[in-house]
Amino acid sequence: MFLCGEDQQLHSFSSINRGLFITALIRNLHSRQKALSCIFVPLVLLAVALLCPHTQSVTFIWIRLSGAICIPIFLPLTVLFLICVSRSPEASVLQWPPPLPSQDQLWDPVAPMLLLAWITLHTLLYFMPLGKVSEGLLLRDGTRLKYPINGFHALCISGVLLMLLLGLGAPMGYLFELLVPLAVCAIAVSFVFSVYLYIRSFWAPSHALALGGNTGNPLYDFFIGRELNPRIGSFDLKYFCELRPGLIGWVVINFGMLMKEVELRGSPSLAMILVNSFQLLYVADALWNEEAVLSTMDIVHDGFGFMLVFGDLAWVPFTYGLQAAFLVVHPQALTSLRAAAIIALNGAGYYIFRKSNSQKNQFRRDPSHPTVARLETIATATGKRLLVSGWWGFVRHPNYLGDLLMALAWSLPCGFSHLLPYFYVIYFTVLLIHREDRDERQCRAKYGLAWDTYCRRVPYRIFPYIY
Ligand SMILES: NC(=O)C1=CN([C@@H]2O[C@H](COP(=O)(O)OP(=O)(O)OC[C@H]3O[C@@H](n4cnc5c(N)ncnc54)[C@H](OP(=O)(O)O)[C@@H]3O)[C@@H](O)[C@H]2O)C=CC1
Ligand SMILES: CC(C)=CCC[C@@H](C)[C@H]1CC=C2C3=C(CC[C@@]21C)[C@@]1(C)CC[C@H](O)C(C)(C)[C@@H]1CC3
Repeated sequence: MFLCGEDQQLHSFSSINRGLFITALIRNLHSRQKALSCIFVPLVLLAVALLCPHTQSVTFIWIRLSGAICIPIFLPLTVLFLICVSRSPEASVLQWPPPLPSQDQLWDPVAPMLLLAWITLHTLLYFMPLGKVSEGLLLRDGTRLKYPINGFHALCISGVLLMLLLGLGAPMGYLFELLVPLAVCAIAVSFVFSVYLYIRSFWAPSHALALGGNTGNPLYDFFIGRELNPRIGSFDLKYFCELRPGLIGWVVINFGMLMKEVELRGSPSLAMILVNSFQLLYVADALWNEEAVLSTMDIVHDGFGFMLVFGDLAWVPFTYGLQAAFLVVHPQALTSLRAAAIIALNGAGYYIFRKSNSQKNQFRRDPSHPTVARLETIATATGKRLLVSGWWGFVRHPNYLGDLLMALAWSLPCGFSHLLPYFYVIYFTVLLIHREDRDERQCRAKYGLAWDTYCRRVPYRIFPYIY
C-alpha cells in the first residue's frame, strides 16, 4: 500500500490491491454492513452533537455525551484512514474494507524522536526574545495575559533549519513513509496532553475556567476543555499549540511530499508546487497576523480540551495537507491556463479573507483609524459598534467566504477524478457553517436588537444570495 519506488511499481501495486479488494469485498459483505454501521453511528452522533450544541433536552444531552465519547475514537481513526486512503491506488474515501496499514507501517522509532525534537524546538523558539509582546483581551478577573508575537520568526527559523538539513543531505522525502507513524505519535501525544490538561484544571481558580467546558460531566468536559488559558509560568499552552507545532508542521510535511515527488519523478509537478505555495501562504499569513488570533473564539471563549489539542496537533498537520500526499501517488497534469485560473481563485479568496479580517481587527482596535473611520456602523447597547458597510456589509462572514474560496483552490490542482482531495473543503464548509451558527448565537445574546438590525441590513451569512 505504501509507495516505495518508481511509478511502474505503483501500477503493479494497483492491480494486486484491486484483486485483493474485490475478493475481500465479496467475502465480507455481511460484516461490511456491521462495520459500516460502526462508522455511521458515531458519524451521525458527531454531526448531531456538533450541530445541536444548544439543545438542552435529556435525549440531546445524551447524544452530546455519546458524541464526546465517540469523537475521540472516531476522529483519530479518520486521520489514519485518510492518510492511508490518500496513498492507496484507488484513493477512494468510500472503499471498503479500508486500506489497513500493517503494524510496521504504524510504528517507526524515528517518529516519536522527530515529534519530540519538533515540539522542543518550537518551545525554545516561543521563548526567543524576538518580536513584540502583546496583551490579550480582558479576562473575567479584570486582568490581561501577555503573549509573545514571534510566530513568524519561528516559521522563518524553521525554514532556514529545513534548508540546512536539506543541504546536509537529510532525506526529506522520507516524511512520506513516516506520515502514519508520525500521525500515530501526534494522536498519542494529544491524548496524554488532554488528560494532563483535564487533571490540572481542578487546581485552576473558577474565574480561569471556560464557561462551556464545566458541565460536571467528566467525558464532555475532557472533550471540550475546562481551563480557558492553561499556562506553565508564562508559557501559554493553547496559544502555543494553536499556531506553532501543528501549523508549521503542516507546511513541513507538505515540503516532505514535494521532496518525495522529486525523488520519484525528478522534479516537483506544477500541481504540487501550487498546493505547497497556497498552503504556505495561508500559514505564513496566520503567523504574520498572529496578534489577531488573540481575539478569535478559540482563544477568547473555548476551553483547551481534547477537541482543540487534537485539532491543533494531529488534525491540522495530517489532514489539511492531504492534497500533497495524494499528489505523490496520483500525479496530475495541469495546463498553464487551469493553473492560472486556480491561482486567480486562491488570490481572490486570500484577498477577501485578509481584507475582511484586517478591517474588523482594525475597527475593533481603533474605530477612528482612517481606513475604517468612514465605514457605516450601528450602535449596540454594549457600547461597541457593528460594521454594516465595507466587507462586513457584504455578507455577515466575509472572512469565511474568502477562506472557503482558498480551500477550493487547494483541491482543484488535484483534478476531478477523486473525492479525497476535496475532503478539506467539504469538512471546512461544515466547520464554518457550524462556527457561524455558534457565533451568531453569541452575538445575538451580546448585542440583542442591534444584532437583529444588522441581520436585516446584511441578510446573507457567508455566500451572497445563497446562504
Ligand atoms: N482553517 C481553519 O481551520 C479555520 C480558520 N478559521 C478562520 O479564522 C478566522 C477567524 O474566525 P472566527 O474566530 O470564527 O470569527 P470572526 O473573526 O469572524 O469573528 C467573529 C466576531 O467578529 C465580531 N463581529 C461580527 N460581525 C461584526 C461586524 N459586523 N462588525 C464588527 N464586528 C463584528 C464579533 O465579535 P465582537 O463583536 O465581540 O468583536 C464576532 O463574534 C476566519 O477567517 C476563519 O475563516 C476559523 C476556524 C478554523
Ligand atoms: C475536527 C476537529 C478536531 C476540529 C477542531 C477545530 C480546529 C482544527 C480549528 C478550530 C479553529 C482553528 C483555527 C485555525 C486552525 C484550525 C483550528 C485550530 C487557524 C489557526 C488557521 C489559520 C488561520 O489564519 C487562523 C489563525 C485564523 C485560524 C484560527 C482558528
